[in-house]
Amino acid sequence: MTFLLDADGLGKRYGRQRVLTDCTVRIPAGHVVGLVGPNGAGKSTLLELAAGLIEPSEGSIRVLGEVPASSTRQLSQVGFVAQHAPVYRAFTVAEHLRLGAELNERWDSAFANSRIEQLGLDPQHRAGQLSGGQRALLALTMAVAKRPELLIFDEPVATLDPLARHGFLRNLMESVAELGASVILSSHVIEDLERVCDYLVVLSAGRIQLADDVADLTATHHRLVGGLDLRAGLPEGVEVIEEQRTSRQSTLLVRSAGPLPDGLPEAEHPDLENVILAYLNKATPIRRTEPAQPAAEVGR
Ligand SMILES: Nc1ncnc2c1ncn2[C@@H]1O[C@H](COP(=O)(O)OP(=O)(O)OP(=O)(O)O)[C@@H](O)[C@H]1O
Repeated sequence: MTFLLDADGLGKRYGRQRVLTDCTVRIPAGHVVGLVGPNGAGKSTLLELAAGLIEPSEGSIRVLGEVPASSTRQLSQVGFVAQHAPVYRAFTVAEHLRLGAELNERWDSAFANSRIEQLGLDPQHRAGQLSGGQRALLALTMAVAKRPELLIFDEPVATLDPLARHGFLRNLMESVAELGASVILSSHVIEDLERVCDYLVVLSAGRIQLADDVADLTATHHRLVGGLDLRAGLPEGVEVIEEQRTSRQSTLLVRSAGPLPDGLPEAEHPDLENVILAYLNKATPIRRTEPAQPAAEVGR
């Protein structure tokens, strides 16, 4: 099987600073992957390693079965859009498309031109005169017109207003459906990731805390509410990801590979946001919060 990303013991150091440590993950091709983590977690570093812009300090990384940027063929298979959707501010939209055609063997001019027209971008406008949302869409068009098998975006919607974010993500999904491409996309906005991603990677403190299919994630995580002895009574195979306690009760977010054993006081399936937050808290337990609601209402 070809993996869109296959990292084994991957590590990256900048001088003495260890940014990524022992990252091992295998993501099958065909997914739209969301990469989430706090500021400074190492998301951009991981994406730059995947795009072949930097090299690992330890371990290995393969993208679509090959070392990133190891050949012109591998480079043409990957479209990378760095943070803040970089474009050449002094170049017009039309000049961007000409540059794309010059630099990319598989450049699809017809697709690029029709996309620019659909988006209502004036080919004679300089990129520096476009709004942030329009620049992001131009960068998206440039990446997609390469006809890559994998698109990598580093926080593509970070600077956009909600409407522009929506428009960008809709365009992205349309392009992906047309290309049949895989995507890796980092974002801090969990709602956006929920909308478009079917695979999730949580990165925190330079380590991969979680990497799984979204459907599996929501099926295998459970929220339990019970007495203070709840945790001690859990059977083998049920892993506690997060625990919140009041003076009278315990609320657990647990993962169970199989069906949850009978008799456990399940409150509800947590939504994706709660699962992500539990893994982030587990990795960097800055604070232990007590539920804001009265104890009797927790889990309703
Ligand atoms: N070229 C570099 N030289 C030195 N340190 C770097 C370099 N690039 C990143 N770092 C450091 O690596 C750490 C991780 O940075 P990175 O940009 O990968 O995190 P991130 O998860 O993308 O953060 P954010 O969400 O804020 O964009 C930071 O402490 C950063 O200062």
